[in-house]
Amino acid sequence: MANKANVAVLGGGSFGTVIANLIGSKGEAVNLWMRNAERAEAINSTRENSRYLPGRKLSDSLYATSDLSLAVADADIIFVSIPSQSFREVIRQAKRFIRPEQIVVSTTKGIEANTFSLMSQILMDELPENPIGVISGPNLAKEIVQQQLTATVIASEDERVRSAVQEILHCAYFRTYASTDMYGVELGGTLKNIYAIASGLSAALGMGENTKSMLMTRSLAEMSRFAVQLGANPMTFLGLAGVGDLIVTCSSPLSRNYRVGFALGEGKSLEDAVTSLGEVAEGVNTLRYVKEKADEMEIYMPLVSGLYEVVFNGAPVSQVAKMMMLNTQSSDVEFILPRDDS
Ligand SMILES: NC(=O)C1=CN([C@@H]2O[C@H](COP(=O)(O)OP(=O)(O)OC[C@H]3O[C@@H](n4cnc5c(N)ncnc54)[C@H](O)[C@@H]3O)[C@@H](O)[C@H]2O)C=CC1
Ligand SMILES: O=C(CO)COP(=O)(O)O
Repeated sequence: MANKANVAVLGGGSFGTVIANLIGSKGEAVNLWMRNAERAEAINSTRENSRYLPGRKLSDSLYATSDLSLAVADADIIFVSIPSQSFREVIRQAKRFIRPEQIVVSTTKGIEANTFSLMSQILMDELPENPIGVISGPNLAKEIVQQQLTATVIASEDERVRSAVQEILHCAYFRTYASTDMYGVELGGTLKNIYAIASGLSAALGMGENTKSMLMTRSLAEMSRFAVQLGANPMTFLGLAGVGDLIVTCSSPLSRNYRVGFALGEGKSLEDAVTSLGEVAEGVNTLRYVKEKADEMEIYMPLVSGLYEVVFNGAPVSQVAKMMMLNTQSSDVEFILPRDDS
């Protein structure tokens, strides 16, 4: 019954539970907030999150609660692991309990509908006085809980945030690298979900390793092109939060976005693919919002456009792939040879 904790995690899904458990395993008292009181009680009595991480024993230092004020009361750091659709709503519920000196860190990889805000922008809107940061990287929750060797990135302009997060997460199986580019780190984690859907789809259709490499590399080119147009630093995409996360989510069936793509490739409807997952796949909405933004800003994103046609308009993959392959050939690395748009 320990709830005087220095760390709070908001969101009792896969990733929130895993981050809270990692910190708890270091002997730090950590509060895990979730909206469902019965689930919180079940976690405290069984030491298991049976819905999201069945069969995994959770640390005794982790205390689950549905009381938001209690969860954050003594926290120096508050991690927010709520899907992007509900992120602002939860921050608005929490903000009356949050003091300006508390560090708030998003782990969420998505975009807000209508505003095209990333989660750091929501934090800046709602908690303008708090020190904030984001973590992102190749971080499959189901591998972290198995203590597979893993690294992430903490991005913040505030050195205190970077070092506090590096210290609280550091252990024998988890390393945290630092960056000042919050927007770029978040954008990497968000955009790669789109391409993970495309990779799952191509895997289900039996496409080969050449195809997979082409897809991942051209995804990186497309992500970088988009990021530059939005004013982000594309160099960030060379790191863990860019190419690192792209590799893991485009390769692993543990990625929910990859699984949605795979299910579509097997002929399931989008609705069935998403419902059978039972967890969030941010890439579906991200695809929608990025397509809108790319159209509005006239950014060339053939993979996004093609995938959009497949996912939302039922276009046959073979037809879309053929069209892309026969499209005008262009530059490999646009920072060396700019694309000829004439
Ligand atoms: N699972 C993973 O491997 C990783 C996930 N992430 C990101 O972390 C974020 C959260 O993902 P997961 O925990 O994996 O998702 P999840 O689908 O496993 O769990 C989401 C949790 O959020 C809760 N939730 C949703 N709306 C809520 C609301 N209005 N109020 C309170 N709770 C609410 C749900 O009840 C659930 O417990 C996503 O943006 C995801 O991209 C980042 C790195 C790795
Ligand atoms: O972001 C992730 C791994 O870094 C998790 O990916 P999914 O949301 O596709 O499972």
